[in-house]
Amino acid sequence: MIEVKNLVLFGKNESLRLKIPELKFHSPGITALIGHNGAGKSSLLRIAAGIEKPSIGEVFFSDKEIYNHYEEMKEKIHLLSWGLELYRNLSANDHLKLFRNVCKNWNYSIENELLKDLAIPTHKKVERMSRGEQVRLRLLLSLPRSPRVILLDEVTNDLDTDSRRAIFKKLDSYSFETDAQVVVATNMIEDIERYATDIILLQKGEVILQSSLDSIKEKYNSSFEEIVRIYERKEAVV
Ligand SMILES: Nc1ncnc2c1ncn2[C@@H]1O[C@H](COP(=O)(O)OP(=O)(O)OP(=O)(O)O)[C@@H](O)[C@H]1O
Repeated sequence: MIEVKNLVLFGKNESLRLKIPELKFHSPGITALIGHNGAGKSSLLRIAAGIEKPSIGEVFFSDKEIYNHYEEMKEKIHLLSWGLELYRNLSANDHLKLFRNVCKNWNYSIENELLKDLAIPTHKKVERMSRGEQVRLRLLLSLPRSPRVILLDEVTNDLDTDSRRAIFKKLDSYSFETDAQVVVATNMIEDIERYATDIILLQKGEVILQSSLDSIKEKYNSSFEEIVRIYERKEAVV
């Protein structure tokens, strides 16, 4: 489980990018990380993936500090973001050959299942793939390595409904079957309502709400969009 302790991240001129005294991501299920542009979603995911160092504090995975154990953690924690680490002039088949060779415990049955369910063109070069196909390929290169945490940084936002549904369904079943954590930075209300089990709402670098989706909806008996507005107004008043 990812756990944040006393995290502070400064930006330029000592501006505050993140200030999170304590946060635990829950699993299984999909956690939606939401907040306006600049709220700190990408920064938090980059720190959770071990590719950015907190200014103060630490982030742990299974009680091990992530940034200083990056080599070990990068196998367990996968960050999917734009600039998707794909080779433009290689096809899905070329990528698979490379990854199968390099990864010790490649899971062929997950690979076959994904090839069947995600309809990824196997011979087309990445540079000719749509964004949806590229995200699905990235998933195909991730799940057979059995990650314990998958972080998606807004990669699903501009995909069509079918692509998003295929990706979220796969992430949801992978999470429940393996107890892996899935955290998705997104502002797509439709996806959050349909697929998320938990939400974390960030505002100006701080967590202003963490809850299961069901309990927060029960508490307010209102649409999720309205609940977010209530919390954002509350913080603005304080
Ligand atoms: N590499 C960086 N160095 C310094 N400041 C940064 C860096 N990356 C982002 N920031 C700043 O940190 C703050 C949080 O940005 P971040 O990209 O994490 O937010 P976000 O919620 O992901 O926003 P968006 O939805 O626009 O991607 C912003 O004020 C941004 O300008």
